[in-house]
Amino acid sequence: SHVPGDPAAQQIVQFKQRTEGPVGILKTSAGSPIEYKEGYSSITSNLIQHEYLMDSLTHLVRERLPERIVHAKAGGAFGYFEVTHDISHLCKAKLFESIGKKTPVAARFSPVVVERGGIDTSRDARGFAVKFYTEEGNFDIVGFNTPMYVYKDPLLFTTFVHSQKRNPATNLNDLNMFWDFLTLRPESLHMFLLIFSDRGIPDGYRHMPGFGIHTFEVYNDHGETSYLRFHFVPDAGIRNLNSEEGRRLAADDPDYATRDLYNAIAKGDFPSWTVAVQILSLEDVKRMPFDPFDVTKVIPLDEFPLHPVGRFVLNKNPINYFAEIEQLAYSPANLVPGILGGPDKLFEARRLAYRDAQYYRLGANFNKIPVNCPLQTAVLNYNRDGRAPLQDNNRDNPNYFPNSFHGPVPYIDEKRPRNLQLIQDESRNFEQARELYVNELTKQERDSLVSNAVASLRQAAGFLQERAVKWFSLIHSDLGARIAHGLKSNQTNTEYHWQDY
Ligand code: HEM
Repeated sequence: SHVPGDPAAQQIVQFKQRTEGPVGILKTSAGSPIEYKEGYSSITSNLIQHEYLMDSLTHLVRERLPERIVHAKAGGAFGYFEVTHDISHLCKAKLFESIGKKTPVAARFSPVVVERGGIDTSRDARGFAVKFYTEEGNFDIVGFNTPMYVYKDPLLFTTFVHSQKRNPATNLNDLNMFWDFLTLRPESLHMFLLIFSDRGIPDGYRHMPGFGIHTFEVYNDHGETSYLRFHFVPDAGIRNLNSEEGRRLAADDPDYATRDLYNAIAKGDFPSWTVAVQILSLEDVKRMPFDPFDVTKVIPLDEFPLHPVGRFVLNKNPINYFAEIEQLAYSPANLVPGILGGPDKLFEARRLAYRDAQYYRLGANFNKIPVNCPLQTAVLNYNRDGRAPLQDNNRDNPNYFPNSFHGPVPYIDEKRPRNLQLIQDESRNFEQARELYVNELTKQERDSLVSNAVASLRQAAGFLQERAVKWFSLIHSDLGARIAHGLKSNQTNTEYHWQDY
C-alpha cells in the first residue's frame, strides 16, 4: 500500500527531476506576467498583484464540478484494446475488424456509493467503464465488476440510489433504508450475495473482473444479428480483500485502489484483461427459459461459454486527473455501427440518464472536452455554440439541415436491422441466486457472505431482519438458517460494513 518511495508518492519529485528549471513565467489567466516579491504579495497595492489575487481567489472557488450522483470516486487510466480473435462474422464494428487491430481506450473504475473523498475499500459493487475511441466514434461499455445488476425496472433507479445513500435527516448511511430496499425488491439479492461474499471488496482495480451486463445486440455486414455479453477477465487473476483487511486499509490508506492502479502503471506492471463474449443467436434468445435481457440474471457459462476477443491493456496514467478522469463522460448511448446496444428497458433509460447527468455536470459541450472527443474521427454536425469548450464550432459549415450547400450528410446503413422489440416482465425467482450460493461460491465465500450479511443486517430493524431471513431461506434453506442463527447469537459485531465509515 502506501510506501513513501513509490511512484505515486514521488510524482512531484520526479517532475522536478524531469524539468531543468521552472517551466515558465507565472502569469494571470489573461497571460500577463506577474511581478511578485516574496514577503510583499497581497498586502501591497501593486495593481498587477491585485489582479493576481483576484484571478486566483475567484478561480479557486470555481474549481469544483458537481460530483457524480453515483460512482463519484474513481481511479482511471488509458491504454489500448487489441483484437486477438476474429468476431467480424458476428459484429461489423471496425474495432473488431481484424486480428492485431488496436484501439485506444480510457478506463474508469469506481465504487458506486461513496462520495468523491470516500474510502476505496467500501463493501459495494465497482463500476467498470471503458471508452473505446474507434474510427467510427466512441463505443462505451459502462459496466460493473459483477455480472448482474440490482433490478431491471429503470423506475427504481432514483429510489435505489436514495436508499443506498444518506438518510435525509441524519445525513448518515442507513441500514434500515438499505435492507428495506433489498427486501422489497428481492431480485436485488442475487447481486448482493456477491457483494456480501468476498467480491464486495476487490483488492484494487487490477484484479477485478468487468462485465457489460446487458446482452448487447450486434450485427454483421449482412445485417444478421447476434447477442453478446461482454466479459473482462483480469489476466492477473481475481483478488479480493476480507472485511478485516478492508477495515485496516480504510484507516491506513483510504485511497488504496487508486494508488495501486497508479503505481502499477507507473512501474510498468501494466494491468490487462482478456476481453471475451458469450454469444447467443436469435434462436437461442427465443428458446431461453428466462429473459436473457434481464440484467438481474447471468447467462449460464456452461451453455454459453466465453469466446475470447481481445486484450485490454492499461499502460498510461493520466497526466492531469481532473482533466482526464474526472471529466470523462461515459454513456451507454455511445454506440457504433454494428452495435445496437441492449434492447432492454433499463438500457433505454440509461441512454438518456447519462447524457442528462453530463449536461448538468459538464455542460452543453461535454463531448468537446478532449478526453471525450472521438480521437479517430472528426465530428461534423449541426450543433453550435453554448458554453465552452467549443473547439472550432464547426467553422463556417452550414448550420441547418437539410441544406443545399454541402453541409454534412447522414450515413445510410442499408443492412442495419431493426432493434429487437421486447416485452419484459419483472424478475421473480431465485434460481440463479441459489445456483450462485450452492455451486459458485467457495465454502469460504459462503462463510464470508453469512458473516458480512449478519454484521450488516444486525443493525437493521427486527421486521427487516425477519423479511430478509425469509428471502434468504427461499434462496436456500441453509443460507436462511445460518443468517437467522447469526442474528440470534450474541457475538459482538466486529465485522466491517461500508456504512460504518
Ligand atoms: C446495468 C446497470 C448499470 C451499470 C452497470 C451502471 C454503471 C455505471 C458506471 C460504471 C458509472 C460511472 C461512469 C463513470 O465512470 O463516469 C455510472 C454512473 C451513472 N449511472 Fe449507472 N449503471 C447502471 C444503471 C444505471 C441506471 C438504471 C441509471 C439511470 C436510469 C444510471 C444512471 C447513472 C448516472 C446518472 C451516472 C452518473 C453519470 C455521470 O455523472 O457522468 N445507471 N453507472
